[in-house]
Amino acid sequence: MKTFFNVQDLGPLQAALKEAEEVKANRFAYQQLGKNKTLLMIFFNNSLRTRLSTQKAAMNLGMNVIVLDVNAGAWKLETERGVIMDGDKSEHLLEAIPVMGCYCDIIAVRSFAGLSDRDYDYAETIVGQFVKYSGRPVVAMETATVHPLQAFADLITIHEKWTELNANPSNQPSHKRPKVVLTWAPHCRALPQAVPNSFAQWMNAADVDFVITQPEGYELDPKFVGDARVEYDQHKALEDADFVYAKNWSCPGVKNKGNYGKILSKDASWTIDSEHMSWTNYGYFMHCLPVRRGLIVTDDVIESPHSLVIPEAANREISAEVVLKRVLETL
Ligand SMILES: NCCC[C@H](NC(=O)CCC(=O)O)C(=O)O
Ligand SMILES: NC(=O)OP(=O)(O)O
Repeated sequence: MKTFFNVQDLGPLQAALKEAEEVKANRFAYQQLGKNKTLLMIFFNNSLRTRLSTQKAAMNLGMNVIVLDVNAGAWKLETERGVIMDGDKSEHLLEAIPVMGCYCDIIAVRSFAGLSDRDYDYAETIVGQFVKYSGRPVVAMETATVHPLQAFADLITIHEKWTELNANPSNQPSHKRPKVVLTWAPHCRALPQAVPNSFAQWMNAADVDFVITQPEGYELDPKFVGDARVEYDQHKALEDADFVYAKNWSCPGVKNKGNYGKILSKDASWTIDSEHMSWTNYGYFMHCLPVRRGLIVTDDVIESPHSLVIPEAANREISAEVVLKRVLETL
């Protein structure tokens, strides 16, 4: 595997889930694979889980790890060509990227959407340059439009819980395939679409019944929605759900490009509380974290035994380890 952005990069999902299970059972089995290999993690944005879990995964594989926070100590980087660099940006990304490539074997990049120019963000302009100029395999740690390490960890979490529920005869779920609902929820800031985009892409590829619910104007890009059922009535969407995946995202600008990145609604009736969960099939609550309580979800729901937010975060180590292992195997 030379790049990791999309679900297709991982090949058949059943094989990937099996590999995740093996890695989880013995996470130090491939210590030799990463020996004397270096992972460089570049952060243009903040992180708790991605930073810690990806570093831990690399260490499990015997790798050396360098972490660079671009905004804390590196030169400020110019990203556009053709500009006269007489402002506060001292170095151009087009020199910085090949230089970074000199010091490592794999580059992992976090670079969020700017949310001002839809075409620029959806062309993946920044990470595209890492792919083109670093000379190294590139792993997405949340780019302008995708967050595949999160979506893979979410799939592992759903697969584990569903397997556990099916293994208990007194607890036989009523559905053959889990019903998974991605629901928009309100937030005070404009957030990217990377998490819902990737979640939709991965759920469409997985063996689940997938529904997306959001207010008018929040339609995700059709390339990620695929054949998913879209239901504007949140109550209807949540009925009988086994897994409720809440997330805020700003306007993706599909129906009106001028609204790209804007907050169109703060409707508190979309906040996931115990009444919302009562419409589900004893469903489980999921969120990638960090989450703002009182906006996305209430305290009682996130703290309940049916909250999977901590197992999801724990599985970030596993998704990252499978991905780095696959990349190391092709070096
Ligand atoms: N990687 C997980 C989510 C990262 C980001 N959330 C945030 O920026 C939340 C920030 C805040 O709540 O202030 C997002 O939605 O894409
Ligand atoms: N879920 C996630 O990616 O968390 P961080 O933004 O803290 O890395």
